[in-house]
Amino acid sequence: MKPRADGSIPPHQPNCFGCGPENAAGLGLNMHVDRSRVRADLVLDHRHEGAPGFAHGGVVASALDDLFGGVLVMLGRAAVTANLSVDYRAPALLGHRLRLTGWCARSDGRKLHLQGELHDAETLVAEARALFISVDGDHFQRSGATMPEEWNRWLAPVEAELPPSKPDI
Ligand SMILES: CCCCCCCC(=O)SCCNC(=O)CCNC(=O)[C@H](O)C(C)(C)COP(=O)(O)OP(=O)(O)OC[C@H]1O[C@@H](n2cnc3c(N)ncnc32)[C@H](O)[C@@H]1OP(=O)(O)O
Repeated sequence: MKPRADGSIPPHQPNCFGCGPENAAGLGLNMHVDRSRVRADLVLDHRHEGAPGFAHGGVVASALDDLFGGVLVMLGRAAVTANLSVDYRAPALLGHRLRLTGWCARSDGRKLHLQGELHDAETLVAEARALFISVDGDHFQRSGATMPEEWNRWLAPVEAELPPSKPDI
């Protein structure tokens, strides 16, 4: 799995909660590569409500987690979330166009240290740090479900070195 020629990132799979177009309960993220970052716009609605008019914090965390899944596609590395930490800086307002940005801060063998932000215009709504651990195909075989064909190339040997992180842009 890799970004398309136009920079857009294909869904992890059609039913992915974060980015799958066939998941009616999902967030429907459309992600794209912008230099060494992944970006996506997100408009949350009443399905995602926590406090009245505000998005549920778990939904915000889910969006950031799946955004990191887009960073993995950009990196060409299959990995899973081992740890996700979110700092909520301002309420995420329903009906607002929110902007997600994610990137790889550094990698250390199987460990990928990813960072992301959620903005509402100039307002920082949330920022996240995550540890992802590279996995191979055996990890996903445990569900017994059929793996998407395009995952085969994505599930490269976990020893493969990542290119050096690019500076912040
Ligand atoms: C890929 C699809 C799209 C992505 C969508 C968005 C991402 C997701 O939602 S993924 C779903 C949620 N995550 C999961 O289900 C993962 C569940 N956890 C696991 O399967 C395992 O714990 C896994 C694979 C993360 C690590 O297990 P394993 O491969 O045995 O590695 P393990 O030896 O325990 O850890 C490797 C290293 O990472 C470190 N590590 C592992 N977990 C953590 C943690 N939570 N915090 C800090 N360090 C950790 C270990 O200490 C170890 O470090 P070192 O090599 O220095 O000793």
